Amino acid sequence: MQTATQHVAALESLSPRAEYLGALACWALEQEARLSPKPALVDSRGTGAHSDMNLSLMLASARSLRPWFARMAEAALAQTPVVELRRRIGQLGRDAEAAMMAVTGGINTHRGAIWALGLLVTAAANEANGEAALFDRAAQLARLPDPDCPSSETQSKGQRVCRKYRLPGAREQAQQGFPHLHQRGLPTLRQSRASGDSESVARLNALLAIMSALTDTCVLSRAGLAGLEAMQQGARAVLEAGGCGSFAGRRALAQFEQHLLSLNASAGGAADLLAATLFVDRHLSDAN
Ligand SMILES: CC(C)(COP(=O)(O)OP(=O)(O)OC[C@H]1O[C@@H](n2cnc3c(N)ncnc32)[C@H](O)[C@@H]1O)[C@@H](O)C(=O)NCCC(=O)NCCS
Ligand SMILES: Nc1ncnc2c1ncn2[C@@H]1O[C@H](COP(=O)(O)OP(=O)(O)OP(=O)(O)O)[C@@H](O)[C@H]1O
Repeated sequence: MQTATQHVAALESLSPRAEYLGALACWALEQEARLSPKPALVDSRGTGAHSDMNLSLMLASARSLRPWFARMAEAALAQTPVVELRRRIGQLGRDAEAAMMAVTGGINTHRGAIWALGLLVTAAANEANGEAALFDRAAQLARLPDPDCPSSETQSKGQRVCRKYRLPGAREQAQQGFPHLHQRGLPTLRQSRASGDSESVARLNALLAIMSALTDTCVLSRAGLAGLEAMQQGARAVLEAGGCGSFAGRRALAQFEQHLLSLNASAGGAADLLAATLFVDRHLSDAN
């Protein structure tokens, strides 16, 4: 029997490649959500620093996004001119957010992930070859203005803290070609695997590598600059102690989590970039 998503996809006659990319983005979100123990984030142990989210909500949200990512890929595969493509994925991104909010009852489970993965899915549909080309294409799309973006009176939390602390957030991360994913998440994932760590340990180390340097606006808006510093320093300390695969690293990770929880700090932006890292890693290995 067809699922509702397969039914919608069949009605729209999405190409197999668009469906594959939609499924891969959804897989990456599920893998990120289930990975445990992620410090102070929602995972299979619990709700971390959050009172309004849990794993089953994250998984329901991830599943609801699959057709939206597939539609973004389809728009790219249709060879839509780049300015028009930017407009189209901007609309799909906003529709995806509305669909997510309908599933979660108004809780923001994946706004940052829709942005990052939406751009990367679109870029992956166009760029068959190579890691650098993939990030360049995603950055190019992120830098283009979205002509239909509604001018909102109220600033988002991300915009408010970026302005207050003069630090870059989710927009800049994408416009610069995802440096924390490209230069930290992916290399750490690969090095950790190569050194014999299990897949979960490699993914946790990749998350910590991202946390050690990201200006995560979720942390900034919940816990200010002190929270951001605690996140970056604590993540570095776990990696310096030997990473999540070592006894000392595990002990440092437990302390790090307690510190983040005491500050109510949750690194949602870093979690989004881990999902994006898993998407890119799998996409590139499937392409080879
Ligand atoms: C750019 C977005 C993320 C809005 O950013 P803004 O900083 O204003 O928003 P907000 O505070 O609500 O959320 C940002 C989210 O990004 C994530 N995040 C936080 N910091 C970072 C960071 N440094 N790097 C990456 N992601 C981050 C977090 O999950 C956070 O919740 C996005 O929602 C948007 O503008 N979408 C418009 C639709 C669109 O153009 N889509 C295009 C293709 S999908
Ligand atoms: N496993 C995870 N746990 C928590 N957040 C995550 C996880 N994975 C991704 N995120 C990201 O974190 C963001 C949610 O963070 P946060 O709860 O700070 O959002 P908010 O709605 O802006 O703030 P608040 O809940 O304080 O009102 C989402 O946009 C999502 O993309």
